[in-house]
Amino acid sequence: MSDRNWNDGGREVRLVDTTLRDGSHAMAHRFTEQNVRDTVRALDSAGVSLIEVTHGDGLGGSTFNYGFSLVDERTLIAAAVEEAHDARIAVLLLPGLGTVTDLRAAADLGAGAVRIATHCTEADVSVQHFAAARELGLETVGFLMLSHMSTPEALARQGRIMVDAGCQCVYVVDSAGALILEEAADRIAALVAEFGDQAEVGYHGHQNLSFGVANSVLAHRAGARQIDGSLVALGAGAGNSPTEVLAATFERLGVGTGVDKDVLMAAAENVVKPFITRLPVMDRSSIIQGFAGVYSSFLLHAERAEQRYGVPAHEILYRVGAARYVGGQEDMIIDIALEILREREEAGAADARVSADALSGSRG
Ligand SMILES: CC[C@H](O)CC(=O)C(=O)O
Ligand SMILES: [Mn+2]
Repeated sequence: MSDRNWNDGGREVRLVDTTLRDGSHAMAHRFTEQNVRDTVRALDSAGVSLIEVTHGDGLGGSTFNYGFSLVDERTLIAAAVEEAHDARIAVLLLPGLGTVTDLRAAADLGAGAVRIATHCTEADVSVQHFAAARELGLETVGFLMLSHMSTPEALARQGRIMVDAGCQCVYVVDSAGALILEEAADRIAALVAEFGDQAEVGYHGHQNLSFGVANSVLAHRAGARQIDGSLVALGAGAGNSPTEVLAATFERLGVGTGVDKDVLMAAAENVVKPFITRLPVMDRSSIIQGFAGVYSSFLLHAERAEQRYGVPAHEILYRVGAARYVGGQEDMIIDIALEILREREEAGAADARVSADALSGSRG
């Protein structure tokens, strides 16, 4: 029997909103307390039952490597809990960055769920965190990040580790927005087959190749019960599947989500859009992220490296994809920028030598 501990209220699929967590990447972690209060109030009134609020990289993510938060995440979590009447507030935790102590503090503030994220081949690092979360009485979700890097079978084996550790719903997380249609559906189907009714399966998409919503529909058809979105797509890379579009699409398909699409569209337009500092777009850099399989949250890091070293972000991201970097290797983006710079200087020096030789030959 599944030990799901959320009330589905007759929903066929649960839309989970991550505007205030994945969107933190796109906002360079600059959410204000007012942004959080207004967004949670709007999502809650639209009937969204799980709202994620944390630094983009999860509890403890406010660091030099990932970027400092404008407002302490505990203040933001407490504000979100205060505003949510029906919804549950979830936090993200990446083992090694966030600790069990951080998790206890979030639970004390009133968070009711934790989403524990690991690289898709490293579920074993989450075991103690799931145990702690269950002891705290939290709803538990597992995030297998960069899922495109694993086969469906390998992903199912990793999901099994999470479920055995106490995870109630395992997500196929398309961190790079790289999965195309059946590549997403096959991964969902493998997890559904592995867990039976022992746990649910979820899908988290990014729009880098524009498949977030289409993949979500196929994920639901393959058995996913929880689907992530962000208002106005606010999220890393080209953003997430827009929550308001997911709501409208599932309604058109006659799939019950329990949310009010009109309230969500108003929230996207009137609450979230006005505070967005950088709208998520499918531009050269984010398309390359989807194409080359790059962690979406690397986008701003690559753009900063472009500004600092004068090396185009999309070129950096291409190489990040070829090197198969995973989350936590943000600082190595600078190594790649310096490598490209060095190659350019060497090529420039070689060109200068050729010209000088040609000149002296013609005088010769
Ligand atoms: C750094 C955590 C990451 O943003 C989690 C996530 O949403 C993803 O991998 O897509
Ligand atoms: Mn994401």
